[in-house]
Amino acid sequence: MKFYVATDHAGIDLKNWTVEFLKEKGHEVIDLGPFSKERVDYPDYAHKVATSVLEDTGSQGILICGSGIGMSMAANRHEGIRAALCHDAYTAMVARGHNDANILCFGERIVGLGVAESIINSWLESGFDGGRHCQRVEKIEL
Ligand SMILES: O=C(CO)[C@H](O)[C@H](O)[C@H](O)COP(=O)(O)O
Repeated sequence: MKFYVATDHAGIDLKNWTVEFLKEKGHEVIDLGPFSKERVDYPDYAHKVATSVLEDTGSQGILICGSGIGMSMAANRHEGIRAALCHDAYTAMVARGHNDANILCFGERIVGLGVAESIINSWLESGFDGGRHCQRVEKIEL
């Protein structure tokens, strides 16, 4: 899987860990920054990842900020993006299985490394279930 990953200043440590974790698992990772803890605005990075995912068919995104909320709000303004704020393995599983989510969001101020690992593993192990969920996902777009 190919992942575009970004954060704001509040998620730098978890973003760097996530990039290495995904690479160790054999995934292709494009780190869209930032690369220091200088204060930045999360929508700038959410839009970068959302645009990249939309332009690169089949890729997925991971967005991290303090809470994950601002990133998910900004990314979801893009038609075709289904960004899911997941703070446990179950929500990551249903985000992929039921909602065909293409961007995973979480917050460094909320989850520790152990929970982040279980969220990412659950996301990687889950695929869209299709069936009854297809028409519901189609109805998300206005
Ligand atoms: O968007 C957010 C909250 O919905 C993120 O958690 C940001 O990282 C957070 O707002 C940044 O806050 P800071 O006080 O400027 O570090």
